Amino acid sequence: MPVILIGFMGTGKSTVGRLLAESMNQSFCDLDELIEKEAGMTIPTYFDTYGEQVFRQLEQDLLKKAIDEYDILSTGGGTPTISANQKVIQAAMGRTIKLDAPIDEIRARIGDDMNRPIFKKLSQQAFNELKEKRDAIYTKFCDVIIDTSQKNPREIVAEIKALIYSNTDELNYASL
Ligand SMILES: Nc1ncnc2c1ncn2[C@@H]1O[C@H](COP(=O)(O)OP(=O)(O)OP(=O)(O)O)[C@@H](O)[C@H]1O
Ligand SMILES: O=C(O)C1=C[C@@H](O)[C@@H](O)[C@H](O)C1
Ligand SMILES: [Mg+2]
Repeated sequence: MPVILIGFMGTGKSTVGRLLAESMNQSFCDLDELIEKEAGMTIPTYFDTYGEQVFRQLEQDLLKKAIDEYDILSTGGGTPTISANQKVIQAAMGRTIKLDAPIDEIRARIGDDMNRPIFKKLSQQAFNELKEKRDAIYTKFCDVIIDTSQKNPREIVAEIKALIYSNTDELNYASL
């Protein structure tokens, strides 16, 4: 039963997923890293070379493989917004956890890191609107939401582990 971390850019999916896997001694995959490995180039270069649509196809192809193979998966910020990916995530019957943070904290975390092509191309207002729009999708497809603001990654890992090891009813409130 995989643990799948979803959420907007900069909410900490990669950081927390890696730490969580380490602390549980489980296998870990960061979908963006898998894409970069398979493509043989960075995501910004892939976007520049092939465009977002081709990127989304590769992301979709690798999501299925990663969900089948790994215990803990950190997705990309856009992964759960594609309907084919939503079906794959739901079919995995895992624990889908949305990480969240206020937009100002996300900006502070990712700063001017231009490794995120979606962030790079959007105005401040469009970025804010994208977060709102995507948040509704993440919420619909997750079992639980973890607010990561003002918490360090280790505290978030502890929170996730407490949820995993507690009554699973709590993990289902968001999808009711
Ligand atoms: N809880 C946290 N508190 C403060 N900074 C954090 C926290 N979690 C992650 N960060 C920092 O925020 C930045 C983004 O984190 P990370 O890359 O893990 O996010 P992400 O959700 O995987 O983003 P993306 O969707 O773009 O892959 C990194 O610099 C990371 O060190
Ligand atoms: O939010 C997004 O659409 C993206 C987030 C990153 O994780 C990468 O998957 C890519 O940069 C696209
Ligand atoms: Mg990431």
